[in-house]
Amino acid sequence: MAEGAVVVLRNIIPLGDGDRVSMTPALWATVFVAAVIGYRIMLLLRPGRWREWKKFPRGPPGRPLVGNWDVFFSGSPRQKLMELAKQYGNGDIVGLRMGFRPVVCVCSSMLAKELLHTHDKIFANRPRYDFCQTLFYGYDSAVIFSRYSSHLIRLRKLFTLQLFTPKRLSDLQFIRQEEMRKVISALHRTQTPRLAHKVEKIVSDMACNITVRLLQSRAFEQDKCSELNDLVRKLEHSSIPVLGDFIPWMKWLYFSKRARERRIHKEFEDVIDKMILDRHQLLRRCPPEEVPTDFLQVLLSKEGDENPDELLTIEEIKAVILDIFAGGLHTSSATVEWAMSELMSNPRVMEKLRAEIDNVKGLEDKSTLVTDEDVGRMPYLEKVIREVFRLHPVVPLLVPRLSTQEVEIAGGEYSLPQGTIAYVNAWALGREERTWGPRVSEFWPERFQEQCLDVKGQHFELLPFGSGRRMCPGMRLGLAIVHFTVANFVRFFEWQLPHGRSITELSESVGRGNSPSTSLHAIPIPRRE
Ligand code: HEM
Repeated sequence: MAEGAVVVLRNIIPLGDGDRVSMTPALWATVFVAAVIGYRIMLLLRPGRWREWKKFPRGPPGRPLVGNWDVFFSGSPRQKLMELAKQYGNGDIVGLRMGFRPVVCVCSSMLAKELLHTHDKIFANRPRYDFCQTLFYGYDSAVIFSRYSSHLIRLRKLFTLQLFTPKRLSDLQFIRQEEMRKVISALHRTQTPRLAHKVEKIVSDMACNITVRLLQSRAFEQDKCSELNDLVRKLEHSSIPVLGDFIPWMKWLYFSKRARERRIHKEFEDVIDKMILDRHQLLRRCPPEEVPTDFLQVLLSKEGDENPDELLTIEEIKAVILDIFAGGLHTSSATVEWAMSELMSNPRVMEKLRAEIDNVKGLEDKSTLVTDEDVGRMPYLEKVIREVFRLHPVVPLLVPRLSTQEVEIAGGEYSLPQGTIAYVNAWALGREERTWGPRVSEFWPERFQEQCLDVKGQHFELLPFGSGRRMCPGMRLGLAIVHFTVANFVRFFEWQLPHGRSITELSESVGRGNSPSTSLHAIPIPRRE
């Protein structure tokens, strides 16, 4: 190889007199890069590959080597991708390239259904990114970024059939109620002087307390939840792919990112280890019937399970706990923040919702909380929350999928090669005029009187929790927290903006998450003492 390279170089580069070529490190690097690029181009141009790419959805030309990397790191990828789909794919789809990998983003309900329903099995995998190995517990232990396997199916069943069953969530409703009471009392205490509160922080701390109590039956000591929330934010910021995930020889550039990820992982592991250690000590002290049958106990009972199909290693148990923190905390709090922002900018909707809540709870009853049972009797609240999810899905591009074989979609118009990374733009689905009519950007819950669409993954026009084999397994808990929190915030407080502030136009923060660009600060004025 080296001899050949020298001969080739001799013909291309004037090397001067003499027979000896001194291969400096720079020259070696050039030869190496040229060889890798040449090899990849050969692969792409193989006859089979060419056939696959001929029907690949159209998109903007990519830059050499990095492809369309800039699209995903532009201010608002969800919006950019929607515009590109309109420009190149009839509003349905856009085809891109990241490094050497084919990527598509689907922006219409018709194609979302094809990917997540018709070809769900083919798209049930996740792309393999290096941060899964360092931040999470690898590509095979946990849920969110894991490969689709029998192990993953088992873990997902654990979520839906054992941890988040309707019965368990209903039996444990008292935890949400106690935490909500604490929040209401704390907000009442801050009335003189009247202070503005950061709504997202109140809710994310409350969601953390609820989640921790669901897991281990007791709350963390003070401030620990704020620390955990900060840690989850760091985890979210680091859970992004880098060029090295698409161009393998660039991996070494990211050694400092990997080191930062390992530090974040270690901090999480310390929190989880402490929870497990405390439980082991409790098990040693107390008779088994006195140990709570909470999520942690359900998970730890799998460690020594005699049935090999149920058995989990301690690493896998920790990975599931990390998934619960990573998937559950900020999604619920960001949704509540959007709901409160929309209600405050739409006083008509706020008043109509409050009238419904007062009507269900009665005006005499001044102190009891809105419960899950009450929520079931509030159709307008349901419409308000659906409208929030339509306009502001907090995971706007869902979590990417990876195809395991070549597949044709849109009646054979497009062909996606094996190994295509597929995004579904839930944000764009909520703005499809074909579904929602011309008033797509208006916050108008009444639209759901005519549109019988819900958010549970069966209607591909509205997918805040995804759909199919990889749909969010924490949806029941997420929905319970969002409905319950919004209803009680509206019941107990009038919400005002601090003096001189206004919500003129709600805009999203840049990047791939989705929360308001300016955090909502609001003053809660008690409606009942
Ligand atoms: C409002 C609240 C929530 C929203 C909007 C939300 C949204 C999502 C979305 C869009 C996905 C990707 C689905 C797909 O690829 O099709 C997802 C996956 C996931 N969510 Fe949620 N989520 C919420 C709450 C929760 C909660 C409370 C938990 C757990 C405690 C949770 C745990 C997970 C997990 C483990 C996954 C990965 C599933 C898989 O890859 O198989 N989520 N979520």
